[in-house]
Amino acid sequence: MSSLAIEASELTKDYGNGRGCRGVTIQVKEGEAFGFLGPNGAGKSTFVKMLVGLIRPTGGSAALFGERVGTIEAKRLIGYLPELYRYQEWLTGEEVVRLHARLCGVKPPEAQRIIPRLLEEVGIGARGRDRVKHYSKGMQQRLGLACALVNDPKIVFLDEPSSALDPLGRSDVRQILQRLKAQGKTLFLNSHLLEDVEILCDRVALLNNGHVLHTGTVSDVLQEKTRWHFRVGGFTPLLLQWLREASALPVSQADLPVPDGSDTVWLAAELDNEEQAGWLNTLMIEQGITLYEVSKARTRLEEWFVSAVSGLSHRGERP
Ligand SMILES: Nc1ncnc2c1ncn2[C@@H]1O[C@H](COP(=O)(O)OP(=O)(O)OP(=O)(O)O)[C@@H](O)[C@H]1O
Repeated sequence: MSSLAIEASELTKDYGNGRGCRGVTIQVKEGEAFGFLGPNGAGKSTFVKMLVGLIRPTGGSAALFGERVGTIEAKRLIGYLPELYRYQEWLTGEEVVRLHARLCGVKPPEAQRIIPRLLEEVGIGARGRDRVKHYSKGMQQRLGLACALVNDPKIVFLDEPSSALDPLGRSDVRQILQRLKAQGKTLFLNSHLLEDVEILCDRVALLNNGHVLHTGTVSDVLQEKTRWHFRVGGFTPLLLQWLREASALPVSQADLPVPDGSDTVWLAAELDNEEQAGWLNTLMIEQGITLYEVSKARTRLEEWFVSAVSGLSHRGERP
């Protein structure tokens, strides 16, 4: 069996309307947690649906642990929590998981043994005998996670796993995913909750308009640029314009609090290195701008995402 959990080569889905997923090539190693990011309509769910065998690619190829996607051998390795989940509301939570266990070929005695533990793990142990129609959306999402794990999958695809959860629920799910990762499971996470991605994932890919724009480790992505803040006095909008042109750096005014009674303002810039910060300081002093405070912060994944997609002409999907 291949040690690559996912090997997608030029994987394409053309829905016939110019939308979908185009030529996506990525590799995910066994045991990795991989974050798949992109604006709404970028093609993330389409890509996952091809990998789990729910829709057929119109081009390219993909395999999970060496098994061609869509085959029963590949499907056996998968756990999947879809973005839009709906469970039989006349069944109890326990019955829904049992049904999924049967569909996955888990033997009844084994199902009997693992289902209470699974329901406990996802946080609905006490309500397992209630009907799904009495579950909140968050509980249904937790139930979906139990269904995704019932066959002890090697790779778990999670499409927005925390979308219905409150902050406490999100933190529970994050812990469950961290445990799965520690057990050596491969995780493929589609999420707009970039804080979770940052905590959980080893690598990310950024998709826009069906294409991969960027792939890298989370630490590389976060180290690409550092956000610097400068609190300055004697500042005018004209000086900001001048500073931008003279430095050729992306300086902007930042909406950060200043001390009471101070007529200072904050400037911000994403910089590649300290030399650029020094260069900005020199230019400011030359223009009579007084520098009161300088700070630098690591870029968060959220800022990286916003700056990577905000300049694109087609964001997410074509109109
Ligand atoms: N069955 C379909 N038929 C035609 N077009 C579709 C179909 N499913 C999705 N699309 C289009 O394909 C593009 C990608 O959709 P997809 O759901 O994969 O995006 P996404 O990145 O998962 O979005 P979101 O973050 O909003 O969930 C969108 O433009 C969408 O409108």
